[in-house]
Order: sequence, then structure tokens, then C-alpha cells
Amino acid sequence: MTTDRRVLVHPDKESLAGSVAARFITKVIDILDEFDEANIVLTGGTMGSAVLAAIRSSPAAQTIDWSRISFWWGDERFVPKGDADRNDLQAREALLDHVPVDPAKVHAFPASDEIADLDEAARVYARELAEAAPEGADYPRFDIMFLGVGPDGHIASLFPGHGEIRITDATVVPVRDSPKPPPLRLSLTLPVIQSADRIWMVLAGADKASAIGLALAGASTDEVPVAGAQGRKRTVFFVDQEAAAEVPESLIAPSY
Ligand SMILES: O=C(O)[C@H](O)[C@@H](O)[C@H](O)[C@H](O)COP(=O)(O)O
Repeated sequence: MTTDRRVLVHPDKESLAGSVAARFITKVIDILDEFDEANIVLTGGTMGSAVLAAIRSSPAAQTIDWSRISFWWGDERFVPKGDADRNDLQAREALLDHVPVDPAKVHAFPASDEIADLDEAARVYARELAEAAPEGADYPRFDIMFLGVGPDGHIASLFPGHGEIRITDATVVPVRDSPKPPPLRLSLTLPVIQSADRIWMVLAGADKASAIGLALAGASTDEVPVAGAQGRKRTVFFVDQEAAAEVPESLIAPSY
């Protein structure tokens, strides 16, 4: 895990989404030069979808060999397939339905009408991760993990003060009392999140300012889960001006 965390500030939501989309396209092309396959973890949330829509609308997206990318999710709302609350549906609508991905490489979490039991759904996704893992590992090498951040500092479906943030002996956890609706969810655990080569957090709006400020000031992961979101190679907070309000000036890198 690296302690190198950068904050890249953008004037507004639109330029934020556009800039992350452009970086994603460039980075994925680099990754596919180096490796046969890339593993990307997607997130729900407003900016997560805005970035995917910006990737879709970029002409440069056509230069990506989408068939070599596997898509995963950091968390999912445990509702029926096709429910507008599903993170995977939002990602499909924003991007995946519009680019030539290999459907077998789109690894959505089970939906509640596919597997009724939440614990079993968590086990099924853990098995899916393990099947795609290199020998001896429980999950694939994640090249880029996108994460949204809640105003309370939650990442994926790991909420402040809830036991799931402390789980280290599983890769996927069932969440039964999410303070953000819907209450039933599935989430990757912190060790899996921290295994990602790159964690890219995209957040906008004044209500996110204190979460990022506290995380960078050294808050505990238990109180502010985003404090624990640190990847192996690089951890970047892509933010708009409003979300950057409480970030110390010295941590802000020039971004454009
Ligand atoms: O299922 C979810 O709700 C998300 O995965 C969650 O972790 C989200 O990313 C943040 O809550 C930020 O959401 P917003 O960008 O919509 O504020």
C-alpha cells in the first residue's frame, strides 16, 4: 500500500467527469499494452455514472479494445435485476451497453431475484472473484478501482462505525443495515479495495468536503472509511472546487 495520495481539483462537475474520462482512456490503453487483460472496478453514485457517460461520449473511446477488459463492481444494492437502483444497470446504461464489451467479462453482483439469500449472494460473488484470480490469490489484479465517497465518508458499502469496514477474512460482505437506502447491499471488503493498483475516487459537491478533509487529515478508517482507501501504486481524489474546500493547499496537485 502506498501513502502517495493526490488531489486533483477541477472547476466543476462537468470538467471533472471529462478529465477523469480522458485519463481513464489513456491509462487503459497503457495497461492493455502491458497486460493481455485489464480489470476495472466500477462504482455506483452520481459521479461514477457521469464519468462513464463522459467516456462513452469521447471519440477516443473507440481506440480501446473493450473485449479485453473485465468489469467488476465495488458494491451493489441488493434489489432485483433491472431495478433502477442497481449500480450495474446505471453503468450499462451510461457506457457498457454502448461499447463492444465481452458480456462474459461483465461481473455484476447477483441480484435479489437471482439469489434470494444475501449471504449466499456474497459467497457467489466471492467465488466469481476467486475464479478470475491468479493462482494462489482470491481475486484478480485490479488495475483501476473507481470509488464514490459518501458525505459520511463511506466507500463502496462500507459505512462509518459499521462492522463490515473491519472485516479482513472475506472478500465480499453482505450489508444489512446500510444507512443509505436501500438497506440490503453487497460490498467488497477493505483488503480487496486496498489491493487495487490504482484507486480513483471521484467526488463533487460541498457535502463531500469534510469527508475528504478528514480522510487526508488522518482520521481513522473506522470513523471515516475513505481514510483507508489507498491503492498499491496510486490513490487519486478527483474532485471539484466545492469538494476540495477542506483539503490542505499543500496536497493539491496541478491538474489541468
Ligand atoms: O451504492 C452506492 O450508493 C455507492 O456505491 C456509494 O458508495 C456511492 O458511490 C457513494 O454514496 C457516493 O454516491 P454519490 O456520488 O451519489 O453521492
